[in-house]
Amino acid sequence: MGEVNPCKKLADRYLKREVLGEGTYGVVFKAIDTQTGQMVAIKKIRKRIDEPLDGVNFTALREIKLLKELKHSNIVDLIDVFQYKQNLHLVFEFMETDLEAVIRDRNIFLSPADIKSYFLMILKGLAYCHKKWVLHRDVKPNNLLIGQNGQLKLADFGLSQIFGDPDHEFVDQAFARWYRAPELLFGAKKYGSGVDVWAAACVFAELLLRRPFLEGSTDTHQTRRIFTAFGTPSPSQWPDMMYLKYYVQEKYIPAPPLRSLFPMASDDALDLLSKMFTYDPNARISVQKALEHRYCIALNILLKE
Ligand SMILES: Nc1ncnc2c1ncn2[C@@H]1O[C@H](COP(=O)(O)OP(=O)(O)OP(=O)(O)O)[C@@H](O)[C@H]1O
Repeated sequence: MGEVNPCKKLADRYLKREVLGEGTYGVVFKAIDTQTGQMVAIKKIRKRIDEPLDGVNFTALREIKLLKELKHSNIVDLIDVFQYKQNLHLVFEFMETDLEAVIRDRNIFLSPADIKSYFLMILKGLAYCHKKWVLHRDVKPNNLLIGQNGQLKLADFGLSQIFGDPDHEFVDQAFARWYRAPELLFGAKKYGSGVDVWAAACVFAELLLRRPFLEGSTDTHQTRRIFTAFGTPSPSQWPDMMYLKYYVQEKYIPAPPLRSLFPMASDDALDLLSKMFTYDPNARISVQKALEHRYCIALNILLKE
């Protein structure tokens, strides 16, 4: 092909700075976009063992192109994608911090209005992508990045779908266990946007409690933590659960009142939490409906003014 290699040129465009960290998919470093002067975060995607050494994973590239189309004020912008020295690089807008750091920092006071505002931004980002049939599948506080102006944006949208399919070696890390929906713990192969709703509810709970809500140390322990919080699901609550691969009938544990787990939450917050923490994914509230819930509407109106 007689074209100039676009990858080299793209790589020349960014001036690499320090490494920011390493995640599920590979190393992330800070860089400056010399064309715009903007700071960016570049994620160098680790090669999978089943990929050709010299080739591009065309399926991944095609799907990443779709991710580039996702433009929303609550989604971290995927600015550019390029291949350099046989590695795929994703260029994202640079974000200052993440929600995990905010929740952990005891010097930061989170008012009920702050919690609602963060939670609304999570729901709005998710709603936008769910409308386009893209699942996040890895919602957790350190994937919720925060910009200089306090704007929360979801990072890594769709990446686990592209790089972490069920047969993939990294799948265990692709879903942080504490945020994993019960259908995933039971081994559901077919699942939908409900997995993001469950994870968003875990983050909501974490914002309210200022500590992780359901901390399981193994998948079995995770399931027990869920049952202890919400009671063992009955077949009438979730008719399809017994058909799932890893479903095991557990000793019956009654559900404690939700209020006892979240003593400081408002009635509206509790009601929304209970709808998001519904066992049966088909009965679980959707992100769009959650946005229309009483808890969310009050601030929505304020924001419009
Ligand atoms: N857009 C960004 N702006 C600034 N820092 C970022 C950005 N994206 C990722 N980082 C930082 O890079 C590091 C690695 O991020 P990455 O998303 O790969 O993994 P992680 O979130 O730490 O873990 P996991 O892959 O399990 O989600 C983290 O410290 C993260 O905060």
